Amino acid sequence: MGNNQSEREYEEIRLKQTISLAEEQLKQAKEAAEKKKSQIIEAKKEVRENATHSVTNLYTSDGFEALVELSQYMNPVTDKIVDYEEEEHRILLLENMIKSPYFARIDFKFDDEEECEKIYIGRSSLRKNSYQEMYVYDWRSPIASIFYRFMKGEAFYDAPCGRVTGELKLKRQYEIKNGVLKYFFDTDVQIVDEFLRQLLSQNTTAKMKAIVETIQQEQDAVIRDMENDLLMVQGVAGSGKTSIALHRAAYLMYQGLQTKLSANNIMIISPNTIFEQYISNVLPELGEDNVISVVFEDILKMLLKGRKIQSKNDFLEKIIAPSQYKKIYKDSIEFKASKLFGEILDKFIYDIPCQWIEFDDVYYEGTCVVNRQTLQDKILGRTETPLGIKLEQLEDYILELIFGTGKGRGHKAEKNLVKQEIQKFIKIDIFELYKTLFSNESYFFSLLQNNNSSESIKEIREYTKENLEAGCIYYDDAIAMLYLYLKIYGTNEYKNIKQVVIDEAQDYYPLQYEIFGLLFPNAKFTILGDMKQTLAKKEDISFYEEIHKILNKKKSSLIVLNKSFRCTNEILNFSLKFIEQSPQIKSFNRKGDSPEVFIADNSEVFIDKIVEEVKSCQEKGLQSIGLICKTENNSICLYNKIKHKLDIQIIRNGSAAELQGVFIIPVYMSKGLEFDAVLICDADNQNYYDEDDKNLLYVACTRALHRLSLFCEKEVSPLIYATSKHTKLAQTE
Ligand SMILES: Nc1ncnc2c1ncn2[C@@H]1O[C@H](COP(=O)(O)OP(=O)(O)OP(=O)(O)O)[C@@H](O)[C@H]1O
Repeated sequence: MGNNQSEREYEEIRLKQTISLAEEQLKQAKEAAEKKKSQIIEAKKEVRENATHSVTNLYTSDGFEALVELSQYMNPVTDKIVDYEEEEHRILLLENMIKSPYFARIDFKFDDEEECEKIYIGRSSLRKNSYQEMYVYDWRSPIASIFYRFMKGEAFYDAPCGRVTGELKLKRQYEIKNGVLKYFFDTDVQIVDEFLRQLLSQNTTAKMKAIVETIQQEQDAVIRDMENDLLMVQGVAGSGKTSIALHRAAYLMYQGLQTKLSANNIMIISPNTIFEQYISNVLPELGEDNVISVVFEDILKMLLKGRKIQSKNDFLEKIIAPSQYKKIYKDSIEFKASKLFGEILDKFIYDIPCQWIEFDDVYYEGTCVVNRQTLQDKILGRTETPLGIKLEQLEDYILELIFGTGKGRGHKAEKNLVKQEIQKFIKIDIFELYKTLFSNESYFFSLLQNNNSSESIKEIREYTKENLEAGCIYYDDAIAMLYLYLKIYGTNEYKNIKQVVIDEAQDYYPLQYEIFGLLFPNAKFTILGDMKQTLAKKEDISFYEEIHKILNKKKSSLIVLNKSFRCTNEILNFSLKFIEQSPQIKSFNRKGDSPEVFIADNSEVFIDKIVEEVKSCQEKGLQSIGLICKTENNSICLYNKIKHKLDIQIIRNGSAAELQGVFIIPVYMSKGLEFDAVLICDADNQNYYDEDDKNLLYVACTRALHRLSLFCEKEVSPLIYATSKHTKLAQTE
């Protein structure tokens, strides 16, 4: 990539200047950090000396004053620690800046100026202190959006003061490694695609990477959106949804500098812990703190504490594994996590005070203090307060009637006795309550009214009743119980969350979206999914309309991404045959080997072929090789047959040491991940045969970046056979 000599010289000088400015600032930052560190040590010493006095006196002198005194010493220490941490963060940014200060430049002529301004864009900003002269602009700054959105010609960006217009004269990209300018190129020579192609041709790593240098225009629109309270993204496999989600989180933090939106106010809902592990590097790479990431299952466990709940993996295993019960499992979650069931639960909650709580007259020392009717009336009034809270307030009310107000009135032991009596009717056990609903057949169907009393619902009720009576809480029941809990008690757990990002959104059911609305009442939502990558359910574009209705946000928008960056042309075309094709889906035009299907007539040949393929991938330099099976059971079976022949790990119970090397993984755990090579190892007619299996095959195939092959013993899946146009069916060996 030859560059004009004087331009090259100019860029070399500019790079040197930038690096030396960064070095100068790094030196200052290190000195400042050292100073702050000694101040903290000094301040801590002071606290120790003075606080000893306060603490030892805590019980003898006025405790409150002692505490105030202590906090007077502690607050400055805490402030200093925060300052120090900020300085450390700055040091990290500057160290990265010295290695690679920027990746792009735009020359922009503002409409009201004569001269062009050279704007250098990097992962963070650098300004010369005294003159406030910007050496490098953060990629998230308003002006940097021009780089992502425009080619040469008229351009604009939206700044806090309004729209700024001008002309984009030059767009340049750099490759700078360890402070050395490797090359640069101007994008009007149409090299940008080639640059991205090279990038996408590389092998994947155990952790997801940042993509700031090559964010595409349509991706940038999602990352920078500040208009919508609910932003939904439907994107094909590999279109960058997860990458966008994380860059958006970084952007929101940058935007939130003024509004004090920090990593603590953003939450990512991830499909599983392996995925959490996979994405954990992106934000730190962008110089940001990691945001809080949770898996829905953890929320269930946290709020329904004390009960053993079926794990999501066990549930998925059951719902996708071939079995005679598959239908009831599917029908069950579809009903219990539906909006209709949410409405049934609402009616149930409404009926609880009248029908399902037995209020008692309260007696104290032989006198009726308050009768059951008064208690019930108190609960039926003030409809805006959640039922559980109203019941808890009843306890205070009764205690007050008996012992009066003011501290210390009433003997503690006596009070406890009365409390125990009250608890009998104010304490709600969510599990027992939920069981009640399913145990009372006529009541259950009265709530359904005309909606549905089909055979399938009857079966679901019976099945659920039996499970609950046996003390089993299946995953779908836990979802419904969480909804009940939140409607009855509410929660303040996530009140501070201002932005929620939900990835793999297609796998959540309507009731889970109701739950998200209840959990995050003050949040805006970014929801990213692919309706073709569902597990054991069917979705179409109306899915997003339903989410919109449930979350009921003022401003919302749906963005569709149709370009896949992950797979080669051949892999994407092969994968698309498993889903109803949308003609708009495109790949990033990267070429590779055609996927192959191997059919073996005995187990030995089958395993040998897989081992041969793994070795061949390794010889080609492919680093992460995923052997995908439909279920955990199939994975274990394969692992036992192959572990003596290969250095291989199995991913079970959502745990993985490193997503590098060769491993076996069930398809539902591979969601969101990617591997250099994918081997689908149970592509037979016993495993993949129905409509749901098509989606699973689509998910499994689209995990591959460079190479895909499918293996089966004996009978190949009819779904694969039907798409075998592009595959070579190897002769049985
Ligand atoms: N603009 C881009 N520049 C470089 N790489 C990109 C870009 N967009 C996406 N990629 C790469 O494409 C791959 C797929 O991205 P990502 O995992 O975010 O897609 P996805 O839509 O979440 O996929 P899926 O739904 O299949 O899990 C990743 O390797 C990512 O780094």
